[in-house]
Amino acid sequence: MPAPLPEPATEATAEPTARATGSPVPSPPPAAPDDPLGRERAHLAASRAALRAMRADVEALDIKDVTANWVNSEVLKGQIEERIAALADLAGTPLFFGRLDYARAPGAEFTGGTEGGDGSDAFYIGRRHVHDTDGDPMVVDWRAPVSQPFYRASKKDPQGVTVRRRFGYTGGELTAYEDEDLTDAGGEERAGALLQREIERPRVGPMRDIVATIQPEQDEIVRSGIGGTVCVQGAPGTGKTAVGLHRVAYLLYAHRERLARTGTLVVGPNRSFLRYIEQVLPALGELNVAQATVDDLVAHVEVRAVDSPRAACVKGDARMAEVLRRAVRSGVTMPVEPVVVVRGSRRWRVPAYELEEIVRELLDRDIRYGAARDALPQRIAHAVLVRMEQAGEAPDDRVQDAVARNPAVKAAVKALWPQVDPVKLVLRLLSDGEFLAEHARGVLDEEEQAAVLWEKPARGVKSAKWSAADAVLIDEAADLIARTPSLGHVVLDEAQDLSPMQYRAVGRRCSTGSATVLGDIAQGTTPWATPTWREALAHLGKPDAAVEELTQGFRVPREVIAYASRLLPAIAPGLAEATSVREAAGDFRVRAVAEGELDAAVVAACHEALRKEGSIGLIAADPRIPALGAALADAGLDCVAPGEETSGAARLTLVPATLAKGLEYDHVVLDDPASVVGAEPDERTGLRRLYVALTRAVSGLTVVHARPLPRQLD
Ligand SMILES: Nc1ncnc2c1ncn2[C@@H]1O[C@H](COP(=O)(O)OP(=O)(O)OP(=O)(O)O)[C@@H](O)[C@H]1O
Repeated sequence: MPAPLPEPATEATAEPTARATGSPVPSPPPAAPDDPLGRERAHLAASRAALRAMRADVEALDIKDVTANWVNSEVLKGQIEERIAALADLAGTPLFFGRLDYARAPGAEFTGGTEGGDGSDAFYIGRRHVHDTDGDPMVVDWRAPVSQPFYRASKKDPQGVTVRRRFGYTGGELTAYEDEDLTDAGGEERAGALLQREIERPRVGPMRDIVATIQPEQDEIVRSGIGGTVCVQGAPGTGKTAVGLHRVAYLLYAHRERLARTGTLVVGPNRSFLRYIEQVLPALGELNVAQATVDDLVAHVEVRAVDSPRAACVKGDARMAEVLRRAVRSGVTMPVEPVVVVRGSRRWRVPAYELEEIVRELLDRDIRYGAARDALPQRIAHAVLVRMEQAGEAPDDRVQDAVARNPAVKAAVKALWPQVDPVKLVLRLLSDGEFLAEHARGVLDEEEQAAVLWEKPARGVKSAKWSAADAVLIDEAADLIARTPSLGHVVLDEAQDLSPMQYRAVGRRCSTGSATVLGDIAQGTTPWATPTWREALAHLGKPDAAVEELTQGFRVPREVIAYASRLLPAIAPGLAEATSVREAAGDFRVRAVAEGELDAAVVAACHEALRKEGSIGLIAADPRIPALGAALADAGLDCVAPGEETSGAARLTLVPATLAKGLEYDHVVLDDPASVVGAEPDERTGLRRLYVALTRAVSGLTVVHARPLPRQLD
């Protein structure tokens, strides 16, 4: 194994920002004591210089003497490159965003932060750790234990903090700060102007991190231990995605080695969503987190067909796991003949009844089909060895291995425990009514069996018209044959849409690790969705996971969330309406137009929205997209598809309603709600789709409709 990456060499010098191995860096001019902003700017400049020095130290590392061979040297080079990338000073990303002052007891030692003046220790909180040439912290990583009070301390429970300071930036420039005095126990707790500004800022481009403003209830989820699975139910815009991504970053910090070995994965609903969130973790310095959709995880075959809702529901039902379990083992047969192994002049015979005992014992054990198949020749060989010993021979392990490879033993294994190909097995189940009936007996009724059977049996694996749910069945079968490797942690976003079988597919990828499950039952838009979190967690294999609820909404303006929440009694009775922390009232209007004027009115609403700052999303039922695309083009308005980068010139995204989940835009123009509802197979799913579409807006929503609005909105 290569040696771990050595810490960059540091050497104490009188000059805090100069270093031993890199080029000296000029220290910023000292700020006047009565110029606190100037002092903070000086600390920022010094921290930047220290970061540059840390980076130069790594760049200057000479690994020639450290490594013995080519492989080690390549691994080490890779680690160094990663470290250099992690130490980049990103333009426009503040190096620190907060500061905590701890009162120092009279006579107590300086605790290793920065001298905060007036006898306090100050810790600057940022995205990454920066230290000076003495190794003393100049900026503390937001994930370090010492940073936790930045997110959790309050006037009621100050956790030793006297002052919490938040910094305001314009570009990379530190331009403001705001203090909260936490020593005033009776004082009112309220969000400051900087926090409010961060929440209200216009959105452009992909999702950004929220590291400067994580709220206490969010922080509890972010920092909960790696051993436990957490499920978060939260209304639209309560920060579920943000929390899940920050939790990964936190876990990678707290358990770096373990997760480097086992891996982490973020699962999202589709590619455009993954593109939307893909920059959050790199901005937090985490470059090695895989992202995938559930379909990517189970991509054993090319998916070319769409199931009817009924077929997809039955195929997604957890009972299919039992049907597959039976089918996988259906080729196992009980022996009727003995195995006779010839070695030299002797013949060794294992009778059929003893072979049957071995087979039955393997069937009863909780091991994978393939592992049992691998064990069978050794078991038969062992039975032969026992006979050899009884006959006075003294065979060793090598003899057992040789017997296990004997053609007679191999032939018996082939007959008793045949190899199973998961793809061919599922192909047969979906094509051969008798085979399905045999294994679905007592599990699926006749109607259900008919629903999953293909109308036209497939001729072969390649020509079969596989659906997404079929691929999940193949994944289950593959896991019954050989265990799927487990990752250390999986974040599952927009989980409310998963079928029980999909939960099982994700669950086996974190069977020895933990998971963060995020979703909103009210936004579930698949007919096969799992109805409750408890049930979902049981299918995931984590029945004891805690279910937390987030209700504070950071995205949707108050008036808009109130309007969308009118749908809640119909789509998710019992779920609490989200509150909105946004102070800006939002710009909300509903416009009724005549049928023939709809497209023009929608284009006009887009024009209006484009006069304002930020991103614009035009959301419409999927079948309406081509017509609206043409209308926008005729009007000379450029637009992009979801997940494509918006720019100053193209701020407008044309969003099919089925892709809107998880995304957000400053201004949303929503085309004809009745069409959005009507494009779904049933009313409840339609209203849920509409709820998703209505809750994408950050500052403004314009609903334009020609057909009457669904009655729940009137
Ligand atoms: N603590 C916070 N400070 C600032 N912004 C926040 C905070 N929490 C969430 N946000 C912002 O609120 C918006 C919504 O967050 P996010 O997309 O994570 O919500 P969600 O619960 O996943 O929503 P949905 O249910 O629609 O998928 C994002 O722009 C996010 O950056």
